[in-house]
Amino acid sequence: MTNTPLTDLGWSDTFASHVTSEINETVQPGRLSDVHRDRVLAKTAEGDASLTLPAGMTTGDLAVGDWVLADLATGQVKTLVPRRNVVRRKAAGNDMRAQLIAANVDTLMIVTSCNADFNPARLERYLALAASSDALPLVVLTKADLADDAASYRREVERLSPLATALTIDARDMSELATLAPWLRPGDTAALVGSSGVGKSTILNGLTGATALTQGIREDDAKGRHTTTSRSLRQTTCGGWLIDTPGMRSLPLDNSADGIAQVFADFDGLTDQCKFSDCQHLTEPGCAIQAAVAAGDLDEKRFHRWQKLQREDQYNSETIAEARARHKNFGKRVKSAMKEKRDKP
Ligand SMILES: Nc1nc2c(ncn2[C@@H]2O[C@H](COP(=O)(O)OP(=O)(O)OP(=O)(O)O)[C@@H](O)[C@H]2O)c(=O)[nH]1
Ligand SMILES: [Zn+2]
Repeated sequence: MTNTPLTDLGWSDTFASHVTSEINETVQPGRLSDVHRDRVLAKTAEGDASLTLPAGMTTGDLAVGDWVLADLATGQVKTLVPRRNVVRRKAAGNDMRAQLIAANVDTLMIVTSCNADFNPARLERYLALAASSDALPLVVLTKADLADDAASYRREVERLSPLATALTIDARDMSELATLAPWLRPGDTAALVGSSGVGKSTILNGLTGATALTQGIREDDAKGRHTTTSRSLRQTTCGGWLIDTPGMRSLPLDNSADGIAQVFADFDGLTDQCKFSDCQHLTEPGCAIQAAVAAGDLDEKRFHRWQKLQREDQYNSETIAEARARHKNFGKRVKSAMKEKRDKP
C-alpha cells in the first residue's frame, strides 16, 4: 500500500493549528475512511490503521471524513480534530442525536437520475442540507442516456435555486464521469448522497476503479438488489476523495434555517418588501410574495415547498430542543426523588 501525504488526504493548516502541540512520533493525524460498530479505519501518512476508541468516545461521535489524532503505538484514537464541517441529518423519530453522514466535506454531490427519482422538493432539501453544512452543492443527474431530453432536467435544477449547479451524465461511461474531476483534485473531498438506485456506487466504482472492492460493503436487499450498506472514504483516480453513503429514504431537516434561506435566496429580497415585517405571506395585504405569484414571477409550487420546508425545520428544531429540556428535567426529578428517599430513613 502506498502512503498518501497528509495534504493529499485533505489535511490543512487549519486542522493542524488545533493540534500541533500534540503531534509527535507516535501521535499522528489520521483521516477516518470507515466507521464500524466498535472500531474505525484511518488513513495516516504511515498507511492505513485500524483504531480502537478511548473511554467516553463512541463511533456515533465520529463520521467518515473526520480527522483524529491517533496513537499509532497503542492503536487508539486520542482526540477528534475540530471539524471544518459535518453533514448531518435528523435521526428518526424522537431520537435526539443527529446522524452524522460525513465530515470535512468540500462538495456535496447530490445524485438523482433523469427519471422517476427526479423530485424538486427532495432536491431543495439536499441543497439546504449542503448550504447549512457549508458544503458546495453539485447536482449530478445520472441516467442521462435514458432520458429524451436530459438537458431539460439540468435546466429545471438550475431554476430551483441560485445555489444549484448541475450536470448530466451516464454514470457507466468513464469519459462522462471525467466531468466530475474538477471537484476531485488531490486534497478535495466530496460526499455522494441521494436515494437508493440512482447510481452513487456506479460513480464511486467508476471514479475509484475499484468495482470488486466495493462489493464487500454491499449486500442484497429484500428485493434481491445490491445496495450500499455503509459509508466509506475512497480515493478517486483524480486524486480527490469520495464518500459513498447508503441510499436515503427520507431527509428530515432540522436547524437548517440558514441553509433553507440560501436555497431560496431570491425570496429574501421579496419578503423585505412585504408591508408587514412579520408577514406570513398568506392573505395579508401588501404581501410581495403573493403579488409575485399573482404576476407569474414566482412559481407558486416552489413558494409552498419553501413554506413547508421552513415549517418542518422549525418543528424539528423545536422538538429536539424541547426533548433535551424534558430529558434534563426528568434527570433532575429523578435525582431529587432519590435524595428524598435517602434523606428519609
Ligand atoms: N443506464 C444507466 N444506468 C445507470 C446509470 N447509473 C447507474 N445505473 C444503473 O442503475 C443501477 C443502480 O445503480 P447503483 O450505482 O447501484 O445505485 P446506488 O445509488 O449506489 O444505490 P444504493 O447502493 O442502493 O444506494 C445499476 O444497475 C446501475 O448500473 C446511468 O447513468 N445510466
Ligand atoms: Zn408577505
